Amino acid sequence: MHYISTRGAAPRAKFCDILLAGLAPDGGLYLPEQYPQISATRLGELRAVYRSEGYAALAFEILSLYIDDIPSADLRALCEKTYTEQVFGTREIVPLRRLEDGLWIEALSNGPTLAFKDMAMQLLGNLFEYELGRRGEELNILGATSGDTGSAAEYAMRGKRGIRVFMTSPHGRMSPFQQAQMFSLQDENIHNIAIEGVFDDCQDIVKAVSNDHAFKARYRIGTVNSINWARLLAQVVYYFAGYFQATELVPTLPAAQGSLPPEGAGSTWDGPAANRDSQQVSFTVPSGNFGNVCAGHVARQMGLPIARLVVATNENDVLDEFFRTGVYQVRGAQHTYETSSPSMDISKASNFERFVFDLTGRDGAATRALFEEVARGGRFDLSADARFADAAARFGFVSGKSTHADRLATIRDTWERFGDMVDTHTADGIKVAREQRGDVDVPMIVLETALPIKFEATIIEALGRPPERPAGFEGIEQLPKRVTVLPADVQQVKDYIAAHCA
Ligand SMILES: N[C@@H](CCOP(=O)(O)O)C(=O)O
Repeated sequence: MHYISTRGAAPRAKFCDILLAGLAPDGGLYLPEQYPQISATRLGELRAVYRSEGYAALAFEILSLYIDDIPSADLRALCEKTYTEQVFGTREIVPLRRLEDGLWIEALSNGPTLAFKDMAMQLLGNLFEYELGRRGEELNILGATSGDTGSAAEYAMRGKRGIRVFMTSPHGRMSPFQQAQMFSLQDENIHNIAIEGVFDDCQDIVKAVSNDHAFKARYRIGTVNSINWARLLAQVVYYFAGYFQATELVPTLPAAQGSLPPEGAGSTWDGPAANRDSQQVSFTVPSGNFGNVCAGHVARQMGLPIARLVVATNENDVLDEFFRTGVYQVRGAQHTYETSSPSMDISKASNFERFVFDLTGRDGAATRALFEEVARGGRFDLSADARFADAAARFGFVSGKSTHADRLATIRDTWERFGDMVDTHTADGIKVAREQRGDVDVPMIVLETALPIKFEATIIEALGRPPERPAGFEGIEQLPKRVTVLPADVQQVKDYIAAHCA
């Protein structure tokens, strides 16, 4: 398997190279040359693997389709080391729970930092350690977080030989719990940099540093954000696990409608292969940087019978605006709102570029032109472009938005009616899932973002009581903090990295 860049101007590369490289050298994001196709028969086999051997074995099967430069036995061992009941709390690793008829929540937040980011980050930590050990190299990870990626990355990289983490975050904009999870770490290889700006400033800095090829090579810069393909790949696995659980718990589901290849299309048809004679499920994904839902897009392209991929945003609704209107209009810092679902306070979703690449028929030049337009004027408009209609019709995307008032109402309702306490982002997902369910016979799975304790103040505002605090997190907000505040300035971040790599 080779990987290509969304901007079409980078040499093809193998998995382990792009794992360490992060961003492609032409400024684009890596994607596999083709999405491996899962037939209905193979889907049945994968179901049996998950049922009888568990999540780690399923992860190995999916990852093997994309990784051919790690020996199979080693890859299997890495999956087994990562996805254990001890780390993720249950045998299923991502158990599904029923909220109401046809509406399910997939639990993804039982890892070490209580957010779905652990699902991929724990694997990434092990992959980095393995590959760096094999090469005898070191890596300095530069990341950007709006709340959950940072702690997940830092916990995953703690104590890993040859790895330093430089994590930028928007100064004062994460919840107190999120800040404490990161800033209380005293490990020498962990560096927290609070940037005077919004998340988009942090992500711009990461991209600017990565695009300085001399600096990147000299300081061996890598990334753990979802611009790194390995993050997305690890996330693809839980779409399959969610699908298997939902279709087992609901035995009679309608077969996919209207998704067979057009007559005569033969092998050139590039729609999902296993949509033949299969049960369908939809997913709603609380979305900020578009990485999580982009993993769902990849799963769907592989043939997982997904009817709808519902993008749920908060008040920072750039993505919702695009899927409703075809206009992609990024916002400046002044119009990037600080909300009670802070991990989604993002106005420039970097992974959106991966979807646009597929939407343009994998045309690197067209993708580059569109994102150059964004860099110049802050927007592009596909409303009159026939390809925009494909976003829903061919790729299954629809969207919706949730506000602070919606969030409070959903948290309250979910607690009062079902005794289920959800975090603010998952509440956004539930609200939008109900609006965008489509065919009620198709189960809708909402992907859980985090545990409610990470957003205690909003839970108290909604319910008048605090959420449960998992063991090990007592009083973390009071621990001493280790963080450096810097302006949103690329050079100052580079200087900081250089000084701490000596
Ligand atoms: N929501 C994220 C922002 C970074 O997203 P990523 O998926 O690209 O790592 C966060 O919580 O930090």
